[in-house]
Amino acid sequence: MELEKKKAAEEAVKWVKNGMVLGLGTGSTVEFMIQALAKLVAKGLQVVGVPSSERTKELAGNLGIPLTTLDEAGILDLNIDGADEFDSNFRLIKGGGGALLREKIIAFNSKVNLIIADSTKQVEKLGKFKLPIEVIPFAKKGVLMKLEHMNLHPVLRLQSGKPFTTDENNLVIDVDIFAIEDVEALNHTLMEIPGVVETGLFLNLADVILMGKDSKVLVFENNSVQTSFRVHTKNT
Ligand SMILES: O=C[C@H](O)[C@H](O)[C@H](O)COP(=O)(O)O
Repeated sequence: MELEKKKAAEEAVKWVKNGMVLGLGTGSTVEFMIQALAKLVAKGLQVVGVPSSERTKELAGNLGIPLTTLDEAGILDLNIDGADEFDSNFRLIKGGGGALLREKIIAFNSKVNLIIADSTKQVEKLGKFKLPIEVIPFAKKGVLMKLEHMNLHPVLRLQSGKPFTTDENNLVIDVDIFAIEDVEALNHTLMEIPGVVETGLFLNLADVILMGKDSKVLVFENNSVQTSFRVHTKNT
């Protein structure tokens, strides 16, 4: 899968034009993209990036990619990010690395959202991957009880035996949504629970998905919301 991630990432940087303000996602696929982007910057490409996590900020900064903040940048030209799952309606689950909140803010503030993924991320039905929900610590118990009541089998995410905390100092609760048919309605319900800051359901945000498949990259373009894929195959 590493080769597929790298292929998709290398294809993604071909979308970058001189002078662009870029959203830089988070995750192992994005790390390949940042490495490829850094090589172009070293050769003279002029871009500035808004990192979606402290992890991305450190990597991109260390590799010499000029960075700024979302406040400074305003609307971004192009956001390149990974995904934990995507379906044929361009709906994503994100947040496996806990960066969902800043990632969604960046995606919402970008003109074009380009998703890069290996072929294991493509699913017929969302939910084999547990859906991350970012929660304010004060609300933990109440949110857990509500999610349990909704039959979503919530699990507080841990790291080294302690609650995992996000870059915004919140908690992550992972839930099982595989049995859910209407993810839009679910997202609405989840967002109405006090203390829930954001969910990892990215609906109506992805414009293009570049999926590594063996040594090729498949391009899925979302021309209108909720349509099926137009697929082109590119040899890379
Ligand atoms: O919080 C993490 C992000 O949403 C990632 O984009 C997602 O988890 C995919 O990561 P990876 O490219 O490592 O599979």
